Amino acid sequence: MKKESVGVVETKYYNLSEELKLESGDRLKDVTIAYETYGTLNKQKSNAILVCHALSGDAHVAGWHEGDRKPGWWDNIIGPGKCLDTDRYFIICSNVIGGCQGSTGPSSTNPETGKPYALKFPIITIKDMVKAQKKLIDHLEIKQLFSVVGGSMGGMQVLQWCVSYPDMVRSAIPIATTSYSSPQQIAFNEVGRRAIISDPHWNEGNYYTGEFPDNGLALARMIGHITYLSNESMYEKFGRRLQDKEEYGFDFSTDFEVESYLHYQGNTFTKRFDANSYLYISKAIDYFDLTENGTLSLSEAFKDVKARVLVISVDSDWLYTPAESKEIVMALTANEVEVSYCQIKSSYGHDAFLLEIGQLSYIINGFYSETLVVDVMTLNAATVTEDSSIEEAAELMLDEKVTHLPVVSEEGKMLGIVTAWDISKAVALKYDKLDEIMTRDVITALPQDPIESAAIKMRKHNISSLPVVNDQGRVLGLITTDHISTLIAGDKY
Ligand SMILES: CC(=O)SCCNC(=O)CCNC(=O)[C@H](O)C(C)(C)COP(=O)(O)OP(=O)(O)OC[C@H]1O[C@@H](n2cnc3c(N)ncnc32)[C@H](O)[C@@H]1OP(=O)(O)O
Ligand SMILES: N[C@@H](CCO)C(=O)O
Repeated sequence: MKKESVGVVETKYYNLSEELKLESGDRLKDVTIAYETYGTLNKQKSNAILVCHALSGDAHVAGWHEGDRKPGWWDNIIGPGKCLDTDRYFIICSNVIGGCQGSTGPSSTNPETGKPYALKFPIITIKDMVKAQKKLIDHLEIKQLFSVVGGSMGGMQVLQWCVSYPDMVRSAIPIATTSYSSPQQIAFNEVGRRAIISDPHWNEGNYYTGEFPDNGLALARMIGHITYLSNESMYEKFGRRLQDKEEYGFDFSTDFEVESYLHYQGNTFTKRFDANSYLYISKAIDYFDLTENGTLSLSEAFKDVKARVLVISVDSDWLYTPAESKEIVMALTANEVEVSYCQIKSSYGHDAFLLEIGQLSYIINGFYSETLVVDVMTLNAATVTEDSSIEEAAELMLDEKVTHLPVVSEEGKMLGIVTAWDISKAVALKYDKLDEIMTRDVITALPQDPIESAAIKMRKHNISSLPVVNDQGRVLGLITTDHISTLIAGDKY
């Protein structure tokens, strides 16, 4: 299949209609959320995938902004025919609050002073970021996300979504992440923050009209960037090679390629990121702890999770280690959540989630292709009650363009089924009551059944539609052979 780019895209902005109550107890007014979307939201609004970004990411996850040198930060997995296939899914990515790429953050104007918030910006948490994203999803009138996916801090948001809004997440893919920040992660973040705070230009956060604390921010990024790589990848990239010289300088100028590379990464970062946002977002990462400071076990924290979860780690990631991912898997398993685990083999270290596209695509494709009945069924299918006449049933079939009508009790429980074939039989044999023609021993599917098992049932019994019922026998919808052929043909559903 041809893999293409989503092409030229634009960032959109949503202004929250009410203030955002934050975990700290503070309130944030006039909140704007910058976001991008690609693909088409289907009629049932069931194909939306929310992508959550990491510390320095933004809403521009795919496609090209007019005049840009590089595409969005995960462009290689999003687009027609790609892993997050925009021919099938509606992809949403928003910039986190506290950020500096369009969503409200410390560099935004404080409505109370008319000046940038700087340190008057309230402390925000991962839970607050997700709460703001939920407002955007509500605004898009999406009741349930087909999936939430993200790496690093994006993975924290994925887990927070599963915990805060369990009914809104059908599947979740946290990558190279953790359920609580470790002392080592906090330690690196604190060194980065101190680098910024120690820069004289930082000026207690009030630098927006003067010189920016670029040295501090570049240093913070250099420290952070080391943790995103691995020693092996540094050997592969630079070894001990010297930068633009044949011999050691015997001074404190740049000797090694790795030094030059880090300076470059640090300096480039200052052109696209705000130092105060770095402080606020890194603090939000440090505060992230689903165990609520040890007052809950991780399995207690995950007790309400309903999503199917795919946890992905990277073998060379020493910042967010595979052990931390496995802890998530164990705690979800303890709650009987459907969870799978995959470890990417890579020498890249933590940033492998941005680079190992082949492995990521393979793993995610496999997970998404395990489609369940609930992913494709028609919700709120037309039903009739037992006392309906055959004529009423026939009219309903014509109006709704269906050939199968579940017969339900007043509480919506499945009593039987009538088909278009039953109706013709009733006309030919002059029956006039539904209960004379309906089938009572109905073959049904459960929403959590894999799509394959529904297909096998339909083929075995030579039927083209199965009512989908819950554990109590209530009719939830219908799955038809049409749903399955649409899925296989790769059309939008
Ligand atoms: C979800 C999110 O996290 S979004 C944010 C993700 N994006 C970032 O983090 C942006 C900065 N990070 C990076 O660029 C990361 O390294 C990655 C993972 C995204 C890219 O990794 P790679 O493709 O392996 O690129 P690499 O790390 O080698 O960096 C390449 C850059 O370093 C420069 N470089 C390489 N060697 C040297 C050197 N010796 N001296 C100076 N510069 C050097 C290259 O010229 C190149 O510059 P360019 O980016 O302007 O083209
Ligand atoms: N390199 C990524 C990963 C950080 O976790 C970023 O800068 O956001």
